[in-house]
Amino acid sequence: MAAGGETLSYDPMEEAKEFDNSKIGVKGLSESGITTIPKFFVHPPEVVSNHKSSTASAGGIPLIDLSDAKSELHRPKIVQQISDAARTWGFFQLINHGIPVSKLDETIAAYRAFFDQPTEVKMNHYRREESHGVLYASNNDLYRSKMATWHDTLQVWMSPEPAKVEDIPEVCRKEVVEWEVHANMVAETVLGLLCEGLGLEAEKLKNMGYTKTRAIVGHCYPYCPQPDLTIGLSSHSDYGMVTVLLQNEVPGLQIKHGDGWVDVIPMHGTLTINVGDTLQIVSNGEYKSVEHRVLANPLKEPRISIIEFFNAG
Ligand SMILES: O=C(O)CCC(=O)C(=O)O
Ligand SMILES: [Fe+2]
Repeated sequence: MAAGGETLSYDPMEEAKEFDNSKIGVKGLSESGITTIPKFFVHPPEVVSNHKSSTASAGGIPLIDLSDAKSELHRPKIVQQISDAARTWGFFQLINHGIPVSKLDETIAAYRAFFDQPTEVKMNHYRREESHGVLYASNNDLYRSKMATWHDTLQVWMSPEPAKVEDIPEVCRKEVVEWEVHANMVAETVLGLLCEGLGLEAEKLKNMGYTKTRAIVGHCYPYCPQPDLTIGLSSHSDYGMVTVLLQNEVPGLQIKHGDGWVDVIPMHGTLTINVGDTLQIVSNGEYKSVEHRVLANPLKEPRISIIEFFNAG
């Protein structure tokens, strides 16, 4: 009876809350040397049974070179490529997007430096769901879907109520502020091309106010000792117009394509762009807002991704 009683009294939400209150984050938990993950991270078999991707057959998402985007001669071809990608995949990667590769590397390094800080330092920023300011938390799907996921997040709101610059952690403050300028520029370029792909003039989507709500979200997916039992980030589509994603070279992102999942292979120097729900709606369903997810990371090197969401409202 004692053994049965023990099982019955286990409440994953209680354990999850305790973990949350400890503020050590998933990275701290990973670094504590555990070899099995706490039960509140374990997802049902139907979620974790289809971790495999089908990249080989699908060929991967399109890679688009923007170097000639301003040339009158070459622009129509790029408009065609980018709008085909948005129609069939909802995702594409960009090279020669105008941001120096050194800037991408610096930004990733700055987020890495934030997540690499000791718990005592990071915990000063630890808080839950807020719609402005700065938020650092782990397993942030917990209170929405009652499912903990294997990553930590540092989220900085840029609008409508921007974070106070002094609230952005000092170790990555300069890079976060600078990244915003670069990511904005890419979002504007992409929206111009996507707009032309719908037969509209280049300013139309931009004028819908895609920058009204913006947040820069940095995720850290540390090593997971049982990656087949959990997930890095649950399947979802992005609300908003477009998302600009920068990642280090640790894989994990997958997108839904047909009946299967396709890996987004990280490529140094590239940015990944995806269509959000709002753009799907305003394009009358021409452009697809596609579900994506991140697998729990089986590698010792943490996966770092920096995402800027551009929303119209
Ligand atoms: O970390 C990633 O690569 C994807 C993150 C993502 O999809 C999101 O934050 O909406
Ligand atoms: Fe997403």
